[in-house]
Amino acid sequence: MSSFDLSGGMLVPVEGPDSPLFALEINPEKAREEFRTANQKNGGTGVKDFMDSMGLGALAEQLGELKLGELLDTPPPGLDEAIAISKVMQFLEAQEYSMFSRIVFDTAPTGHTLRLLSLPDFLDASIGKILKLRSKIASATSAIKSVFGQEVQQQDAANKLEQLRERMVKVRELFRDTESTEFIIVTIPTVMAISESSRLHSSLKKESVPVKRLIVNQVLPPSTSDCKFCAIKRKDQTRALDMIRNDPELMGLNVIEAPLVDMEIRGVPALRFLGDIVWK
Ligand SMILES: Nc1ncnc2c1ncn2[C@@H]1O[C@H](COP(=O)(O)OP(=O)(O)OP(=O)(O)O)[C@@H](O)[C@H]1O
Repeated sequence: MSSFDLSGGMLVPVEGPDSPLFALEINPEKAREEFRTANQKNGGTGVKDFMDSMGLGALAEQLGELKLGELLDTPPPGLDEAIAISKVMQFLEAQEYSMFSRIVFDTAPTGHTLRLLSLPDFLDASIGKILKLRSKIASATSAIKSVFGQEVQQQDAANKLEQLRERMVKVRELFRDTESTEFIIVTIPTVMAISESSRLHSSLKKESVPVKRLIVNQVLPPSTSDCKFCAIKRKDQTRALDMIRNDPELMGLNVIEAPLVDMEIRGVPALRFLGDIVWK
């Protein structure tokens, strides 16, 4: 099989049918769809009205306040990435794909990545609360729900949430697994980017995410005939590189420099060229 459908994403070989390199782009909208559908099914007011009349309105209000709908319709930053990662993990559990030796996640910018790391804890807590409330409501209204015919749908939504919670826990474990995972920070030699990388490393350490290497991309290559612009730029970059050596957060990392080349890095041959320099 040369491609594999995965919630809106297709795993495709990058260089023809015999390629050992596969790429997958996940459409977060589609990956989220299943959770949203389950939630919408659950959104009718029939049960709430009935609960009001039974004096259980407060519980329904509480459930509303937990913003289950909002969580699924406008998810917190990082949820898309977390769902995408959990999809890849699910997919890897299939025996025929045990051939993969390395998976590279190209993460979103720093802010999103950090939120992604704290998201599983947040979801664990909030989904846990939602499910607890739901089971209270379920036991108080079990007779009523079968009249409304919503029992199956509610169970379906709860199962999906529980499944999402379990997958988020797995994503959290994967990020912290020093045996199988390494988080590589990629930066450029400017003061601003390096300050951001320093903060990122500090946060990753707090989250116990293993980091060993720092790649500094787009370093000006040596030249014997610098123009004025190049000379100033090089001085600027040298200052930024010195900053890495003196930064308490970054100084312990293995720094790998990648040169700025005179063409855009696009396509497999160009990527292989730069890859050979970086991973030599
Ligand atoms: N060392 C390099 N020499 C020349 N061009 C480069 C180099 N590194 C990256 N580029 C070019 O810069 C552009 C952005 O690169 P890239 O997509 O790797 O950045 P990015 O930080 O991952 O972007 P984003 O975070 O938006 O995905 C691309 O056009 C790429 O070809």
